[in-house]
Amino acid sequence: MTRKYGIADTTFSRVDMGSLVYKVIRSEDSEADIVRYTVPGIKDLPVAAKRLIDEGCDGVITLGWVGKTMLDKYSYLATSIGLIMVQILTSKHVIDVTVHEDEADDEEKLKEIAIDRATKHAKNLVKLVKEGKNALTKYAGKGLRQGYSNAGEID
Ligand SMILES: Cc1nc2c(=O)[nH]c(=O)nc-2n(C[C@H](O)[C@H](O)[C@H](O)CO)c1C
Repeated sequence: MTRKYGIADTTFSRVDMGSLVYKVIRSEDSEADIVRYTVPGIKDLPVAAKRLIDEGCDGVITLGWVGKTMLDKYSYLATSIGLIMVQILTSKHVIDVTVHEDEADDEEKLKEIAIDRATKHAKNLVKLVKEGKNALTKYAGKGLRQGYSNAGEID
């Protein structure tokens, strides 16, 4: 059966992670169906993810961007709870890629974080959807990081 992936992204984001993730998923799973759903902001992502799963996606990746204010951070907290609820209700992975605008001061670094995080998590999603619960087991405890260099394992 053809695997189907959902990509939910926002117009609030300052980097087009959706187009990037589409290409990554396509290169990791060439036969897959990929559906993209773009919403205004992060709080709209939970329903987008749920609707993508309702239309047959085996897993979804959400691509959010959080501003610097406390209101933005509270919005993310609400979003995160919503995304976890979608996972629990559907028993499907919703991989939450979020870039927080205060992770870096300069725009180039923020873009670098976004590209690295989105790419690595898109690959994680494909592995989980293709191979299931032990797909990432060989990397367990390795201190892998998304958005940054890996922290590494403590011997
Ligand atoms: C305060 C706020 N902050 C963010 C944010 O940091 N990132 C983001 O993507 N969207 C934000 N939004 C918009 C909401 O997520 C949502 O799009 C609107 O409330 C419409 O439902 C809001 C309202």
